[in-house]
Amino acid sequence: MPQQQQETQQTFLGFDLSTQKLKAILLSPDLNVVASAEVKFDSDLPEFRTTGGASAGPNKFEFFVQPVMWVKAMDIVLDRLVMQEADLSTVAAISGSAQQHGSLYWSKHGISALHSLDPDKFLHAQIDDSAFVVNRTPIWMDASTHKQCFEMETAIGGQTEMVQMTGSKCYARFTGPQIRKIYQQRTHAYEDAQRISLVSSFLASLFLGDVAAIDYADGSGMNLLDIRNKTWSKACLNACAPDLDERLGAPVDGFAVLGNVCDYFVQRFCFPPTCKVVACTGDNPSALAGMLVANNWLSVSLGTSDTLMMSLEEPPKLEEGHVLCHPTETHKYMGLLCFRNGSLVREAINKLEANGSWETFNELLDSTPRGNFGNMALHFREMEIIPKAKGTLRWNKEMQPSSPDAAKGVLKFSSPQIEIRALIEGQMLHHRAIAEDMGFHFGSETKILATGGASVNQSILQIIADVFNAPVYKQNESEAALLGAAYRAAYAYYVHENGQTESVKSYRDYILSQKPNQLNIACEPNKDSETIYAPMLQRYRDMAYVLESQ
Ligand SMILES: Nc1ncnc2c1ncn2[C@@H]1O[C@H](COP(=O)(O)OP(=O)(O)O)[C@@H](O)[C@H]1O
Ligand SMILES: O=C(CO)[C@@H](O)[C@H](O)COP(=O)(O)O
Repeated sequence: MPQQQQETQQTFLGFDLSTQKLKAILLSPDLNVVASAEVKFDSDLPEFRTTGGASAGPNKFEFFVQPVMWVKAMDIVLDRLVMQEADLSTVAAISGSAQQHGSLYWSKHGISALHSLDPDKFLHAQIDDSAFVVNRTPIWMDASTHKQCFEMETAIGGQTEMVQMTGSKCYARFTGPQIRKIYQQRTHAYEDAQRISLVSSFLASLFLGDVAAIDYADGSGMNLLDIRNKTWSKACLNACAPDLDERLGAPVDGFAVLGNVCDYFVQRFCFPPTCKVVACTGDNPSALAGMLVANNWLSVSLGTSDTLMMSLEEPPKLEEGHVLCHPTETHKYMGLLCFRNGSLVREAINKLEANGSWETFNELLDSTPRGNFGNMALHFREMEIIPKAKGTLRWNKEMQPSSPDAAKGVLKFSSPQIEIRALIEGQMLHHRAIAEDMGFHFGSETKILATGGASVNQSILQIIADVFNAPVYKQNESEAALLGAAYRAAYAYYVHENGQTESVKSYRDYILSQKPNQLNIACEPNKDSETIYAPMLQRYRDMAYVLESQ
């Protein structure tokens, strides 16, 4: 076949297995979207009875998913791609992104099922409950491991040592403390677990037909990886659970080609047998990869969680927040802040105050002035990550830290529009205050790039622009994590085909040489925004202090 014809037929497939959905995107050789599909867990797979993609566990702060739900979603999303006439015989490489921190515990039977997938059957008929020794697998929303966090930090010499080694102090949702909890509370299951995957490496495993390696960036969300040497830290492994390194396997670079797609996909979906499976990564690192922005940008993802991301030359010493290995630049790092009470809280208030209509929600939001007449609210419905606080607090303009009712605040504001503005301004002031505490300075050069489900909401973006006093941009596609997955597949394939020579372009240069990154301005901050919001940052701190002390 002439080379040009062969090249025009090479497409790249990306997946994003995030909290609420499994999404897929097929990109043409010049990286434009050819087909896309998604499966929403709550509505497409009601038999798993999830709310917002997860279920609450029997004990306080526990959240889980049945892994077979994700397998079933993969069966459906592939069928949906085929129904759109996506030609999967052209896929040169696949990669994926997934919600971070969740862990899956493979049984012996599960691994042999992976090795011998029968193309006549659905995946979920083969990778079923018996493929895992833990059927209610903990995900990032789980905040039940404070005891294990304390034990791990103590064992390696303290919180500072943990930050220095892994980029984060121990967080309850991080995989290391979660594995330790399984080891302590379900010792037999831990002993029977042949391998442990992150959600991202589980995704790669399905395509590989074998347990896939964990990549450095997502591995940084475990409190187990030495982020400078990019190896598992022996001290952290020992502090977590016995014989853990053999269960995790060696971590790999995010552009690692793990192998060819397994025969199941060749037979059932006509993938070429040479199709490469590239390491999958976490959804936040993948979003940074999909955004392709320079250092002075703050990336904001409004998915189920709200996250802030930035590229870092060196890992700063942080008390809070996370430093991860950079997903696309070998010697760099990424900073990450994750806020638990994001879209699900906005959705709940939308239901209460605007009958679930985003249009009404925005009309109400836009009908109130910046600063909301001094009314402000914090809605930490679930235990927030930073600060570790739970509860709802509403303050009107009279309320001061010394007020007799400051701890209780007011029960309700006088109108839906005030409620809605108080929620969104409170959320964004919270995010800005924590980012500043982490050392991020918002100057005249700062620009924000927004992505994720809620980034389609112009009124919310305007409040972000005003609170951060920076212009907010969007890409043409609103799902940077998904885009990043397919871009990473394309780049890894390019490097694989061209060898690691000096003439090989960097990730960013390669992707931009194929397709310009179109950034569209969504909102400019209003001129008076800093005068209004700078004093409200202190008010946020006073309110957060009240919730933290309760
Ligand atoms: N118009 C909108 N305004 C605000 N939020 C929205 C809007 N449309 C969708 N969302 C929010 O987007 C969230 C899902 O975002 P998404 O990025 O798909 O999540 P995830 O990747 O975590 O599964 C939903 O919880 C929903 O509240
Ligand atoms: O815990 C984190 C990051 O540390 C979360 O951001 C998860 O990675 C879930 O992502 P979304 O589904 O909200 O995008």
